[in-house]
Amino acid sequence: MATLTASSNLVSRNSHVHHGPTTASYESKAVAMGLRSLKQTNTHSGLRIFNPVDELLNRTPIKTNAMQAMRKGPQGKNAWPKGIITCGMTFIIIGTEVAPWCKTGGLGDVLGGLPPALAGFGHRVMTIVPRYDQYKDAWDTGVVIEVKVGDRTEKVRFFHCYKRGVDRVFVDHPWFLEKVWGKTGQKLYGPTTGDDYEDNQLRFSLFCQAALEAPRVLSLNSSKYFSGPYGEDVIFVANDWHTALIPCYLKSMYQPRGIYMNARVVFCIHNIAYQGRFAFADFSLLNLPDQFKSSFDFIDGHVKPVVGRKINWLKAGLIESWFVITVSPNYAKELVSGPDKGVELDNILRKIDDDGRLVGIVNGMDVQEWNPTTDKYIAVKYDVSTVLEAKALLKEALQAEVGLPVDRNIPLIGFIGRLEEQKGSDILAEAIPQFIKENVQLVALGTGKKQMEKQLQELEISYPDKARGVAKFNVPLAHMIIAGADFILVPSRFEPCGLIQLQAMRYGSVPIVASTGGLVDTVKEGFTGFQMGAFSVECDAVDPADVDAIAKTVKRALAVYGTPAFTEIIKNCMAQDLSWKGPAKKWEEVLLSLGVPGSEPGSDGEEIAPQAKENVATP
Ligand SMILES: Nc1ncnc2c1ncn2[C@@H]1O[C@H](COP(=O)(O)OP(=O)(O)O[C@H]2O[C@H](CO)[C@@H](O)[C@H](O)[C@H]2O)[C@@H](O)[C@H]1O
Ligand SMILES: OC[C@H]1O[C@H](O[C@H]2[C@H](O)[C@@H](O)[C@@H](O[C@H]3[C@H](O)[C@@H](O)[C@@H](O)O[C@@H]3CO)O[C@@H]2CO)[C@H](O)[C@@H](O)[C@@H]1O
Repeated sequence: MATLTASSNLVSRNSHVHHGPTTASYESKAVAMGLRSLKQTNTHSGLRIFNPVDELLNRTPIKTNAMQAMRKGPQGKNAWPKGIITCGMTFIIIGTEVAPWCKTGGLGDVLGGLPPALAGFGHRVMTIVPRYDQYKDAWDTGVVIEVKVGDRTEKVRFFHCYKRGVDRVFVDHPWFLEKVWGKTGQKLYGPTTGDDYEDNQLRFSLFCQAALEAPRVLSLNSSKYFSGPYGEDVIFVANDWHTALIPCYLKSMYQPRGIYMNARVVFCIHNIAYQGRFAFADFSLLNLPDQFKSSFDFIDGHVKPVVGRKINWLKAGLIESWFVITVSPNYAKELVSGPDKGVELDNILRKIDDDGRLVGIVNGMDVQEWNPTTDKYIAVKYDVSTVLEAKALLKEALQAEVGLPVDRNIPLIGFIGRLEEQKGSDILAEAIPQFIKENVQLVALGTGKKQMEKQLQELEISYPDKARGVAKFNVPLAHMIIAGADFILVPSRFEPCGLIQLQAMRYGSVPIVASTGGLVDTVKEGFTGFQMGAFSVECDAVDPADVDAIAKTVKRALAVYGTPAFTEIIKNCMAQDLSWKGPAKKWEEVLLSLGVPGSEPGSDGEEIAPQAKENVATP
């Protein structure tokens, strides 16, 4: 893996620009800007953008001059308040989920929590996600652009709010809002788990193009430290397959026209299991020149959704980006280990790794949302000095909530997760008979595949006094389980990082985890939890050895319950700093290494106004 001090010569290895017949393939208009009614042609780039902000961009080098001047005091010293703003890198973080607005799982948590930590170091940070719902705190900027998708031209609006030092931008188009009416996280990608919307490629192509325009067309004045458009010297952080077109469009639509020449794209893999594989002929939908075809070209043996040669969005995103980050060091190693764990992109990732452009950084967690001293979903607040008494009460509250016998002396195991093969709820279901006769209760919460939801709901029938399964996406209950359980079980077949075990440890609930991905990096056997060994990654079957491993380790953990050693483990868990601060520093180091103008490390500042609920109308 690359060390975090990777030198900037790494950048040049992938900094080629595709030249090709792309002029006709792209048109973008910014209309109804709300700034001025004036429409002008951007003759500088040859790109047909009708946009007063562009005019400004062409005349004034955005950010750097003004910001450098502001930053340096008369003696060249930092003139900005220490610990708040000391530098001026600009990050545009793009993805399909952001907590708390829209989330089906951990991707949303990362886009929610990492950006405020980066902003806390003094950087200017924007996130861009689709607008799936009428979020009450995000306002219409009045900025509208037109984007070519397939053979259609679509109008896209931008909504915005400013929270915890971050510009939160939402891309508004009926392809998002009309499909996901209501605050459900489950319909972001398809009508039900496992079924994708047929037009997902068009949806995410539109989203990526809109995201690339946002730094140029939105004039944001959210804080006193930064103003105007973000401009062109930015680093885009693309997350998972939905954003894989970002580096491709950057190279095909902008850089050949002299725009975003210093911009770079870092690609973050949250889960390599989702790659965006589609029929090969669908390449024509993407509005990309033929030179890019080879980056997408992929042969797989899987029949779903189409047989044979395909395009693979993730493959292209990895190849075309300047650097690849994944969400734990151990997962980075697993990804290059072979086709099973690298899910047939191991060869691509090995090459990227050999070039020194792959690194694993363990996720942080949102320590504001998950804080046992202030958590609004739990009746008793606590810290490490009161954890034992508080957890007994919170366990009783949880038992009452789900209808289990209320008894603080029965050790309680919790499970929370998306119900996909990844999370191993099917392995757990087979292991339960082997340990449920012990003095133990189990509460499981999750949504996903119908068959797995059914398995969860049937627990109550099979073990009325012992187990409950709740097939819902229920944030308050998730907090009650994390706080009230003694143990949190994470029996994942694979787990890029995992946030459940971090949440558990912060609340003094001891994790029992499969030895995979980030679970290896974050849970230390006998010190902060229990390791079960690695499970088979074969998703179509349950390996009896894995069932045994769960039962054996659960019994081993139950034997420690209530002993001084158990109290010690709880204290070790709670003593850790699991916040985004440390991981964000490592992210910053990678982003700085790309050599984008203005790259300077930030201060060790805390989040800007962490409790603030700023909401800024723009532009
Ligand atoms: N039914 C339910 N009700 C309420 N809340 C629920 C819930 N089910 C899950 N959650 C919440 O969703 C999040 C799940 O995050 P994880 O990181 O554990 O898994 P996920 O696989 O979604 O994320 C992927 O991306 C993240 C981020 O990089 C990686 O950590 C991970 O390994 C990777 O698989 C947690 O905040 C959890 O509390
Ligand atoms: O935050 C939770 C996860 O969210 C993302 O995963 C989604 C994925 O990117 C989507 O493509 C879709 O996955 C479906 C897949 O496309 C389909 O072929 C079938 O296998 O079913 C899948 C599940 O419906 O939904 C996923 C969320 O459920 C993100 O990419 C992950 O990193 C996050 O873990």
